[in-house]
Parts: sequence; structure tokens; C-alpha cells
Amino acid sequence: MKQVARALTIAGSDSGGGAGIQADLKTFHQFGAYGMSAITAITVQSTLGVFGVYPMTTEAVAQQIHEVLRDIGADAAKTGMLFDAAIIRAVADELRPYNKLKLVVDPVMIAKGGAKLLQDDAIEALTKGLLPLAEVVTPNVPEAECLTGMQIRNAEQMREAAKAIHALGVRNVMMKGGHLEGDEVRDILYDGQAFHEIVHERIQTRHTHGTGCTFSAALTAELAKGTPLIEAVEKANRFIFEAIKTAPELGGGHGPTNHWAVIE
Ligand SMILES: Nc1ncnc2c1ncn2[C@@H]1O[C@H](COP(=O)(O)OP(=O)(O)O)[C@@H](O)[C@H]1O
Ligand SMILES: Cc1ncc(COP(=O)(O)OP(=O)(O)O)c(N)n1
Repeated sequence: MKQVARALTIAGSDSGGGAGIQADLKTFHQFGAYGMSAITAITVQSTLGVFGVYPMTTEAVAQQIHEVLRDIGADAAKTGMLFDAAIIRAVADELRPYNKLKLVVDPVMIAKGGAKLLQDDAIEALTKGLLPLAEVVTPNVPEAECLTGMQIRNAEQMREAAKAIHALGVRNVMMKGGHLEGDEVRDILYDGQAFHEIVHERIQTRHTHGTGCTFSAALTAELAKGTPLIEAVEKANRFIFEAIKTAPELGGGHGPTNHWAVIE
């Protein structure tokens, strides 16, 4: 019997269910991958914002990863909210021995409402400790600005930032363009040699909570299934587009996307 694709998310819990661990597990399931989790922090969130952040101990984070990987194993993993430098170092230490595991690093820093999900002094641990282990890193525009110190206002600056992040020692950079203005959204994949760009219409909606988590979870599930990177990125892009377009319109603020979205 063919073994099911196994995907691990290492991220924070979002009580509202639109981002973080909850978005990741729903998306893994929708893509037919078996989902596992290591929780880094509990956040108190709804569509109205972040009301509390309660980090786990580094031991608890490390132990969750350690035990699922040595027993069940994973074909791919993703990181989301990691909160601080100590948790990042613990995650990197646990993942380092698994060099066949495809790792997607979503460098989550700030929630849409402005709440800090990563401490300022954790950036160096992220770039030096975790990024070198990644198959692909998926920054949005503010995250790429923070990682590079560059200002990003257009597609050309996105390409320059992707090159700068690649130079930090990351194999592939997936720059997401949702935060720029315009009628279209452009996502740019850079592998150190060529750019692969995906452009789609910008959907006018306030229901975009957890788009980055949902996108990177779809990408992780496809990589776990053995899909080549460009194809996996294209599928994840089509999924998040459908998920935003068919969002269930929950809550009074920035609502979640549709994790049941179907792509052909
Ligand atoms: N309004 C929108 N319309 C269509 N696609 C969007 C929209 N906002 C975000 N996306 C898509 O969602 C994904 C996440 O984008 P982005 O908003 O840049 O990241 P994050 O959610 O991490 O802040 C990207 O693939 C982007 O193309
Ligand atoms: C627990 C948790 N993790 C990550 C995020 C950020 O998710 P993201 O996909 O970037 O979506 P927005 O917060 O920008 O809507 C989060 N909010 N909570």
C-alpha cells in the first residue's frame, strides 16, 4: 500500500481558526496529506484581532517535534509563528538531523492587525539558524523588508529582495505580493537563477486572515506528496485564490479564507 504523505506544522495556535496551526491542519487535510503539529504558542485571536499571546516552553516545542518525527516521520514540514529566538533555535536543532525533510519557512512576524508574533531580537536566529535548513522561504512584503532592510514598493524591488534573501543562504525564495497595491497580485519564486512569476486578479475583500499560513500549508502538503517546487507553488497559489474568493464571511473583522476550497 502506498504510504500517505506526512506533513508537520510548527506554529502558533489561532483560536479563531483562520491562521496558524488550525489553518495548516485544515489545509493539509484538504490536500490529502496527514497533518501533525508542534505548537509554539497559544494566541487568543478572533477576526477582530490578537488579544493575547502565550508562548510554550522551548522544551515543550522541541519534544513535540522530536517525538512525532522519530515515530511517525514527515515528508515535509513548515514553520509559522515561532515567537522568539530560543524557540527558533530549539526548532532548528530538532529539524537539522532530518536533511531529507522538505522544510517551508513562513517567516511570520506581525499579524494583519499589527500584533507582534516574533520578537525583534529573533531575526538573527531565524536567518542564521533556520533559513539555511529551508527548501523554500515564503516572506510577504513587510517580512522581506525586515529580512533585507530594503524598501519594497513594486515588482522590481520584490525581485531585488528575493535575490538578497537568497544570498542569506536560502535555496528558494517565494516572495508574496499581497501587501502591494494594484488590481493584480504578483507572487515571485526565485531559485538563485531564474524568476517564476504568478500573477492573478486582486480580490476586493476584508476576508484575508491567514492567507500566508494557508498558502504555505498548501505548498508544504504538495511538497510532502513529492510535487516539484514550481508545480507545488502554482497549486498553492490557485488554492489560496479560490479560498479567498469563496471565503465563508465569518466574524466582524478580517475573516478566514475557505479551507474547503477545491482546485481542479
Ligand atoms: N486580495 C487578494 N486577492 C488575491 N490574492 C491574494 C490577496 N491577498 C493575498 N493574496 C494571495 O495570498 C497569498 C498570501 O499573500 P500575502 O498577503 O502577501 O501574505 P501574508 O498573508 O503572509 O501577509 C499570496 O499567494 C497572494 O497571492
Ligand atoms: C497563530 C498565528 N500564526 C500566524 C498568523 C499570521 O498569519 P498570516 O497568514 O500572515 O495572516 P494574517 O495574520 O496576516 O491575517 C497569525 N495571525 N496567527
